[in-house]
Amino acid sequence: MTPAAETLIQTALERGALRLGDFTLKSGRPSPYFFNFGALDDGDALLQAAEAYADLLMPAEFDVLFGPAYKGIPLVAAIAVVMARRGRSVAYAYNRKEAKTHGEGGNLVGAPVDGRVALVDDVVTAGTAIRQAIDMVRAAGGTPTLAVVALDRQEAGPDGLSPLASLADQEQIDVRSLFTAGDVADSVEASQPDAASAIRRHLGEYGAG
Ligand SMILES: O=P(O)(O)OC[C@H]1O[C@H](OP(=O)(O)OP(=O)(O)O)[C@H](O)[C@@H]1O
Ligand SMILES: O=C(O)c1cc(=O)[nH]c(=O)[nH]1
Repeated sequence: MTPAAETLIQTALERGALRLGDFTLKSGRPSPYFFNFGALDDGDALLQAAEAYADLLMPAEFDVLFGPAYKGIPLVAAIAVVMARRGRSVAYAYNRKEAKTHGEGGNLVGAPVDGRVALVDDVVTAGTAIRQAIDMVRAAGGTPTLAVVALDRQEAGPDGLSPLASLADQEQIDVRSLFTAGDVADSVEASQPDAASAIRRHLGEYGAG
């Protein structure tokens, strides 16, 4: 974990973007914690997140940044700004969840999604969102080469494997996370040991192993 990612976990806990409790995930799984990127809802918090992603993305080879709706949209814009401030201006794009039928139409917004595409999203659980984003990029003519998420929940996808490991194996896409479920458990160990144990139990039940 980079220092920026460690700071981001602390900020997410303080801002209520990383919450401990009882939640239900998109996949239908119960979870003792939840990462809501939307609660990093001011300039300072968004900048901190974008800086942490930019640390991984600055040296990577790609032509376009793609952020899937909805959480990927502010993320991709903020990362592009941070990268430009660091001297690398990259094209960026995102999708609409519902296609627009007037004006410019379509469901992609921003730069043409072609060449080597780096995907950014907030969290991966079963990998559904990231796989849909890969399909969108390919359908638009781009080649997904890299995917970066803040949180890898280290859970199994439908095939029982880690979605990020499957993507790396099957699609030859380089995948990275800023932090993992294990890092979250470590971060709350001292202050909330019961929550840390609950996260580890959850990993024991749903983890990719
Ligand atoms: O790996 P998965 O099982 O797909 O779960 C993770 C995805 O779920 C959430 O998005 P959601 O689809 O709820 O959309 P949102 O960005 O509009 O909140 C989250 O932002 C990830 O994109
Ligand atoms: O799996 C999900 O639906 C999910 C998990 C999580 O921690 N955060 C999120 O936005 N979605």
